[in-house]
Amino acid sequence: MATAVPAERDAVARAFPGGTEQVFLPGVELVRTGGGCDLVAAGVGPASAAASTAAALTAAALGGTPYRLVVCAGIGGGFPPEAPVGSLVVSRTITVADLGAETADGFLPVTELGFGRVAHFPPRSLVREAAEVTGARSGTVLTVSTVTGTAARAAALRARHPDALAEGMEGFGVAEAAVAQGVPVLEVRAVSNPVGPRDRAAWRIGDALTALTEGFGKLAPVLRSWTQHDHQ
Ligand SMILES: O=C(O)c1cccc(C(=O)CC[C@H]2O[C@@H](n3cnc4c(=O)[nH]cnc43)[C@H](O)[C@@H]2O)c1
Repeated sequence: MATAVPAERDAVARAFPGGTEQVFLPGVELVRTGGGCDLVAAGVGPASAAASTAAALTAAALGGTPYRLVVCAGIGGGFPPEAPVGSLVVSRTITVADLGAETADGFLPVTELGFGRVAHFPPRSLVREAAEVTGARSGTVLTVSTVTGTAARAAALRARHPDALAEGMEGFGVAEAAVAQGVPVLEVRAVSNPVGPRDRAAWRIGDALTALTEGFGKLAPVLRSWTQHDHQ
C-alpha cells in the first residue's frame, strides 16, 4: 500500500488490527501490519511514489515473496458534485493528466507524441467489490504534478476527462511501478478538498483521514481475499 505522507500511511494502518513493525530495505522503509500488509509513505508526486514503490516491489520479489496487489491510497481533491469532501473514490482508471506537450491547439498527451502510456486499468472485479463494500464511487482518478488551483483548470481537466472523480499526485507513478512488475494496482482516495480554486485553509484533512481509516476497515477483507486467490 503506497501513500504519499506518513499521516496517510498511519491512517490506513489504523484499519488493520494488531501492531505494526518497521522494515528497512534499500531505498524504502515499510510499515508491516499484523495482517501482513506492507505500507509505504512513498513521497509526494509521481516520481517519488514510483521510485519507492519500485524499490518495495523489487525487494519483495528478490526475497521470494512478491506482492500480488499494489494499492495507492491517500487524501485527494474531489470533483464536485460527484465526489464531495469526506467521500471515497476508487479508481476504474488511473490517468496521468499532465504528461505530454502544451501546443497552440491545446494539450497533447504523451501517447500522441508516440511515447509511453497515460492510463492504467485496475481489475474490474476488484474495483466493483471495493466500491460495493466501502460505498465509494468508482471512476477516473487523475494524477497531476501540480495541484489544481483554479476553476478554469478544473473545468479543462473535466472536459478532457469527463469520468474524472478525483485527483491526487501519486497514482500513476505507483501504477507504472506495479505494472512494470506485472502486479495489479488500485487507487483509493478520500476527498479532503474540492478540485478548484485554491483554498488550503478549507482542506478537511482530518475528515479525509478518518474516511480513509473507515474505508480501509471495510476494504481490508476484500484485499486479503484478493491477494490470497488467483485472479485473471
Ligand atoms: O498537513 C497534514 O496534516 C497532512 C496530512 C495528510 C496529508 C497531507 C497532504 O498534504 C497530502 C498531500 C497529498 O494529498 C493529495 N492531494 C490532496 N488534495 C489534492 C488535490 O486537490 N489535488 C492533488 N492532490 C491532492 C496528493 O496526492 C498529495 O500528495 C497533509
